[in-house]
Amino acid sequence: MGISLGPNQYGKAEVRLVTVRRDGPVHHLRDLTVSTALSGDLAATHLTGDNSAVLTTDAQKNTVYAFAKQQDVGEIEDFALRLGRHFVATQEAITGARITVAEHAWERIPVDGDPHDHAFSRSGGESRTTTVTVHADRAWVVSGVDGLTVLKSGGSEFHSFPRDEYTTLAETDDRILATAVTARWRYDGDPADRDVDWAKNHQEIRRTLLQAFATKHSLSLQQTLYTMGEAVLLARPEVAEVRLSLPNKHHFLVDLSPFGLENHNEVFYAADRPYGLIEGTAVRDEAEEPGPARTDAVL
Ligand SMILES: O=c1[nH]c(=O)c2[nH]c(=O)[nH]c2[nH]1
Repeated sequence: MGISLGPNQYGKAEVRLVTVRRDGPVHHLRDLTVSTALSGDLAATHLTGDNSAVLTTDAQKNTVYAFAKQQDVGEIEDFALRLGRHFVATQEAITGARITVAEHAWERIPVDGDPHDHAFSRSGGESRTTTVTVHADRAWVVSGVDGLTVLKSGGSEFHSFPRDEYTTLAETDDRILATAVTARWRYDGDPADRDVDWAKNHQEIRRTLLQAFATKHSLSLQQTLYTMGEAVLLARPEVAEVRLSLPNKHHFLVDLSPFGLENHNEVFYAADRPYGLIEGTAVRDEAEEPGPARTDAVL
C-alpha cells in the first residue's frame, strides 16, 4: 500500500492586529485579523519531524506585527502582498504564501457634532477582506466583504416552486428579503502588472452590490445573487469572478388571528436559524482560470 503526503500548508491563523497612528492629537485606528499560510517543500517535517525548513508560525505572527510597525499598513491588499512576497523571497523551502486579511471598521464617535480625535465605535459587523496568494513569479488577489447585512421590505416575491408531500411554504408576492452578504471578487492578472486602487474598488464594488440588491425586483434570492455578481462584473473590467454566499434571513409573518387581529404584512418573526443558504458565482467568460487563487478550496 502506497501512502504519500498530499497538499499541505501551515501558518498562524487570525493574528489580531490593531495599530494607532498618531497625527498630532488625531489618532488613526486600524483593526485587522491576519492569517498566514505557507506551502512548499515541507515533506521533511511531516515525514521525519525534521524542522529545518519550518519557519515557525510564531515568527510568522511576529512578522505581521513588525511589518505593521516598519511601514504604514496601507491598503490591506498591499499589506498582504508585502507579507506574502517576504515569506516566499526569504525562505528557500517556501514557494507559496497565502495571506488573508479582514479589516474591521471603526468610526469616530461624534461629540457635539464633531468626530472625536481618539474615541471610536465599531461600525456594524461588516469586514473588508482580502486573500492574496504569492508564488515566486506572480500573485493573485481575491478581495471581498463579510457581514454586509441588508434587508428590503418590498420588491421581493417567492412562488411557483414545486410542491411535494413535504412542501408547506406559502407562496408570496410580497415578502421581506434579508441577508448578510459574503462576497469575494477575484482580480484578473498579476497585481504587479497593473495599478489597482484597492480602496476605490472596494467602495465601488460594495456600492454596486448594494444597489443591485436594492433595485432588482426579486423572484428568488438566487436571482438576486446572480444579479449582484453580474452587476459587479459589468461595472469592473478588472474583476474575473464574483462569489457570493447569501444566508436567507427568514422573516415569517406572525399569525395574529388568535388575538382577533389581521396581519397585512406588517408584523414578522425574525428567525435566526435555520436559514436558507444560497451560494453562487458569476464568472466572466474570457477570464483567466483561478489557479492557486481558488480560495474556496481548503488548499
Ligand atoms: O429565495 C428563496 N430561494 C429558495 O430557494 C427558497 N427556499 C425557501 O424555503 N425560501 C426560499 N427563498
